[in-house]
Amino acid sequence: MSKYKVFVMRHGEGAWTKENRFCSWVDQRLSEDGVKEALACGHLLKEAGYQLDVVFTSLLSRSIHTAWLLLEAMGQEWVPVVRTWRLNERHYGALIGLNRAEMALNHGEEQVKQWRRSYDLTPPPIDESHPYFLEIYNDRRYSTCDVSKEFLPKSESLKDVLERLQPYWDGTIVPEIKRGKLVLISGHGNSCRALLKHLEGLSDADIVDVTLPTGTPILIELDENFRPTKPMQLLGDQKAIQAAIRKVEDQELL
Ligand SMILES: O=C(O)[C@H](O)COP(=O)(O)O
Repeated sequence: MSKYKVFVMRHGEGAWTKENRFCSWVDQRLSEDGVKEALACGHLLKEAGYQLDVVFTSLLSRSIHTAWLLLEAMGQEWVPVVRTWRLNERHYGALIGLNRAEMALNHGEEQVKQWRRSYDLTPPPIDESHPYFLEIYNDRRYSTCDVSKEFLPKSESLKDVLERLQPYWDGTIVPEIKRGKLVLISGHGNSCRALLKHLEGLSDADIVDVTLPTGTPILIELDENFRPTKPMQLLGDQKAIQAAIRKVEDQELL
């Protein structure tokens, strides 16, 4: 029997999704479509009668704006929004800013798929010569973290993402859910995948085939031991959701 519910969702479409570039820790805003997606999610949850108690986001604007727009559409703007770097998108290292289709041309589609979806492959690290290095590491938001700047990642596999996220899930989010709070996590494609791997008990091989659409709330129902009681549900028009998943998958095609 389900004891707890939690929503996990990838933020609305970001500006760089249109350009097909790895965005990761670069603080791009939502695209116009991304704004619409976030509002639509809020309307969907409102119509279903959900009342949120707390929303967790990353430190990146596209995840925070998604939370704001969603809460506004629900008429629940007063709900606390808690931000943490531990929900940030996976750090794509030296791949940040590069175009996925161009990468496929140079390295092959299979290599790009491995970089994007495998569980334990870490892309080459970012270094000071990278055009976005200073923009990321000089950003004041990263001096507010629970680890000092020099220990923030320079590149991550999905496994690394789960390792930095899980202590926050266990220590901060789970206690809220246990207190009876309805929590929504406005995260990123890969921070949400890492969390879903953990919650759904997916194997390292199975997570490779999980791709998340932008701006789609995923409802997870859990028993008292935080084990899923039914398959996760992607809420909304199922045909449109499948098309949105395919769009993300096809980003590495030539
Ligand atoms: O970092 C990004 O650009 C996206 O949020 C995720 O990209 P991916 O779908 O290539 O993992």
